[in-house]
Amino acid sequence: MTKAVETVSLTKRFDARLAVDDVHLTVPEGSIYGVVGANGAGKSTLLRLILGTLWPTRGEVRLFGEPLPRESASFRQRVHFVGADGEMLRSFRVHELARYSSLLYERWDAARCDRLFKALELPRDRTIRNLSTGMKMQLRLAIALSAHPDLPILDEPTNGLDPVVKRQFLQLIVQEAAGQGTTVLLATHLLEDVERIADGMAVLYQGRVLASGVIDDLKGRVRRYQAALPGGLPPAIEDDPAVSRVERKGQVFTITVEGDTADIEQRLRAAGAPFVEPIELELSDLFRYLMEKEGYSRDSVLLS
Ligand SMILES: Nc1ncnc2c1ncn2[C@@H]1O[C@H](COP(=O)(O)OP(=O)(O)OP(=O)(O)O)[C@@H](O)[C@H]1O
Repeated sequence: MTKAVETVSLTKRFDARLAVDDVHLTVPEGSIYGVVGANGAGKSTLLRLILGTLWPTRGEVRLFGEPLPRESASFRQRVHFVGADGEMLRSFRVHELARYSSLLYERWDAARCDRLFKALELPRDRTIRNLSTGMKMQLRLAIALSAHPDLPILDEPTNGLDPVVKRQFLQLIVQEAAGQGTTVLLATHLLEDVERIADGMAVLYQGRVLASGVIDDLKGRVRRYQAALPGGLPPAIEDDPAVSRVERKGQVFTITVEGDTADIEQRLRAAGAPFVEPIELELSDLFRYLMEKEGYSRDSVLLS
C-alpha cells in the first residue's frame, strides 16, 4: 500500500493546550479518508500540520513517502486545500477565477472545470463576493479538482450546503476522486458525510485519535445478533469474552459480539434458538458503541 499521508506522533501545542496529541494516521493512496470530530477536536489544526502551514511541536508528516518540506513549489501543485476561510479573489467573476487558476496550476484541466461548473450550476458571470456561502464552497471545490492535485484536503466541505446540493456535491467528490485515483482527505463534524463517501476514517477527540481504520473493517469488528431463546441464554455464551453486551426483551436476546464470531450463530441455534438474525450495524451505531465502551458520551465526541 502506498501511503498518501502518514503522520507519526504528530503533536501540536498552543501554550498549555494540546490541539493535536500524538496522532498516528495513515491515509492510503487513492482512498477517501474522513477525520471526524466535534468543534475544537483538532481537525483544522491536523489539516494545517499536514499541509505544512503550521509546524508541529513534535512528530512528523510524510506525504507520498517523503517528509513534508518546509517550502516546496511542487508540493503546492500536488496538495490543494479547500476550506471556508481560504482566501478568494472576491472582485473576480466566477469565470475569471477559472482563467486565473489555469495560469496558476500546471496541471489545470479546463474541460474538467467546465464539467464541474455545469454540474454544480455555478453562475459564470457572477462576482464572487455575491455568491452564497455554499456556492463559494462549491466553487472552491471545482477549482481545486480542476487543478488535478494528488491530494485535495477539504475542511468542512459541506458547510452551508442544503441537503440536496450536499448529496450531489459528495457524489461529485467520489466520482472525480475514483475516476482519477486521487486521494481525498476531509475533515467534518458530520459522521453521515463520512459514511456516505469515505473508505477510511479517524475519530478525533480533544486532539487524540479514539478510533481509526478502514470503515468496513471497523464495521466488521462488531456484530450484533438477535435470537429468540425460550430456554434463556446459556452461561457459556453470556460469559464468552467475545460477547460484549446482552440485551433482553422477553425471550428475545440482542447479543453484541466483538472479534471472532464465526460460530456464534451455530451456538445460538444449538442452544435452542428457532431463529437467529444478524443485524447490520450502521456506522453511527458502531460509533456509539465504541465510544461508550471507552467511557465517552457520543454527543461530546460528535455533534451529529
Ligand atoms: N492559533 C491557535 N492558537 C491557540 N489555540 C488554537 C489555535 N488554533 C486552534 N487552537 C485551539 O486548538 C484546539 C483545536 O482547534 P481546531 O480549530 O483544530 O479544532 P476543529 O476540530 O477544527 O474545530 P472546528 O470544527 O470548530 O473548526 C481548540 O481548542 C482551539 O481553540
